[in-house]
Amino acid sequence: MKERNPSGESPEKKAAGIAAADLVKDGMVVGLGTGSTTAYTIAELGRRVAKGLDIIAVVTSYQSEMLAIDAGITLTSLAEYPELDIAIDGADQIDAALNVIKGGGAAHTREKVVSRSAERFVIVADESKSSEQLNHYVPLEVLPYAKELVLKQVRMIGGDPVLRLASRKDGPVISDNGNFIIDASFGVIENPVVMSALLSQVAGIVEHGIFTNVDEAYIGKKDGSVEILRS
Ligand SMILES: O=C[C@H](O)[C@H](O)[C@H](O)COP(=O)(O)O
Repeated sequence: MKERNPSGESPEKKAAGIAAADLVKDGMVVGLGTGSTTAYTIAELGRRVAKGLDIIAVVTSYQSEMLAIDAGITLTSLAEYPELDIAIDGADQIDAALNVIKGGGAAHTREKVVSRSAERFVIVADESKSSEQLNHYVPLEVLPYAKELVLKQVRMIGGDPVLRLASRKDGPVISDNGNFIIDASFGVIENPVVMSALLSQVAGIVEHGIFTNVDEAYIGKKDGSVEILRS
């Protein structure tokens, strides 16, 4: 499994993350995603807030909460603002139809709630995330109590599930919601909508990492340009 390196500088991620900040206007309520690419968006929004941009934001994780506080962005909650103007978030893989897989940082449950609460859902990513079809493992947030049942059910629908283990803690990764993460490989996912529906029926899965509700994707390229794709 590929190691995550959230602190490594990436010009492609930076270009995409900063370009998407242009979509955020005065008066908006903004959903802030999680991960190394969204971190550039949050930092850029912080710079614009310091210059007078008037926004409030809802976070998707402890990571984005810490980054937003550091950036000086005023935070609110979905309880106070259940309808967001825009959500901007990263992705682990994006297919040609803008279906995405998320959750490499175990944040996909809150990210899905925030994305579905937003009028416009925008992905920011570097070009290495693009793929004609989805074949990345699908992160599953799972109730610890249901681990064995979920492993069995995922195998029954053709998946190869692996419990995600922590790297600087003994034992499993625990999500921001107190749950386990199981990474399930299915090879090429021919129909992401069908796979999404199948996984939603598995008892014990709190949420899976397939998102089929992306409106736009900002893809940062090695030459510093940003390609904007719309669904
Ligand atoms: O759980 C984490 C999120 O879904 C991230 O948005 C996703 O893993 C992409 O992260 P990054 O921008 O660091 O590649």
